[in-house]
Amino acid sequence: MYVVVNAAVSADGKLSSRRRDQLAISGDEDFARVDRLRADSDAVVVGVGTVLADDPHLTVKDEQLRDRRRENGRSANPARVVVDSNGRTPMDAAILDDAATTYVCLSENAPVERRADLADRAQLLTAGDDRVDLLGAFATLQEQGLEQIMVEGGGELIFSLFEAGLVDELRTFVGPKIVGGRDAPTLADGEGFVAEFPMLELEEFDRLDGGVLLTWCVEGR
Ligand SMILES: NC(=O)c1ccc[n+]([C@@H]2O[C@H](COP(=O)([O-])OP(=O)(O)OC[C@H]3O[C@@H](n4cnc5c(N)ncnc54)[C@H](O)[C@@H]3O)[C@@H](O)[C@H]2O)c1
Ligand SMILES: Nc1nc(=O)c(N)c(NC[C@H](O)[C@H](O)[C@H](O)COP(=O)(O)O)[nH]1
Repeated sequence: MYVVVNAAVSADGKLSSRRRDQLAISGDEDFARVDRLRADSDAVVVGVGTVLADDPHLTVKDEQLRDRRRENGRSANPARVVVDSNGRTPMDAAILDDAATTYVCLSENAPVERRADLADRAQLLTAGDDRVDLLGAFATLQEQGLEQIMVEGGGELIFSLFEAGLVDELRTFVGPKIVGGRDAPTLADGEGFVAEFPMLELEEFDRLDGGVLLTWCVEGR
């Protein structure tokens, strides 16, 4: 399995504003790059915080890219995965439509009635007692044949993936905007590291959309 985390941050490192609603940091070029990365992936993963804030669809937008996937014997869209300990994904969430297979990763503690509702629209998998155990969940995804994984946020999930040692590569678009706000989500939130910080090696940098795309590999992977 190979895990790429992709995110767009403001020049001051925020994923969105303190209102936590969707904020366009990327421009057209970066969104087109994200679309190509989705098309190259077997699954696109988000945390339920992102589903609740942004209601993303997580499908490939460019018809030619979807056609190319079909020509290669793949589904038009990659699978969608939401990490959702307590089954908070709303039934009308865009990721629960029939455009692609959707996996909802729950913890043992997810309410039974939420499981029953979600099971109508998604494949459920369970890992962890109170919180999704990411190592367990990702191992199950791999057993399902999902090898090339793209993560599209948010900050809580990205931190936990680094903490679990699951990230191979980080692609960060840094856009030309200051967002500010001590409570605004950043690329890696959670508890934060105080020692044994994951270290990165810069592989590439490219100018686009008035900002810069940084491609980092995680040291030791
Ligand atoms: N700019 C970007 O590229 C980008 C991308 C995605 C999201 N966002 C923004 O990020 C914000 C949402 O991020 P967030 O941090 O609130 O939510 P998130 O998407 O990281 O989801 C976090 C939630 O996932 C669940 N979870 C289950 N197991 C977990 C585990 N082991 N570790 C961590 N979480 C686990 C928990 O319910 C937790 O609250 C929104 O404001 C959204 O607009 C921005
Ligand atoms: N690459 C990127 N640049 C941004 O400026 C931004 N705000 C996001 N945010 C990720 C977020 O989850 C978006 O909501 C999905 O990228 C929407 O995906 P859809 O079009 O619904 O498939 N992602």
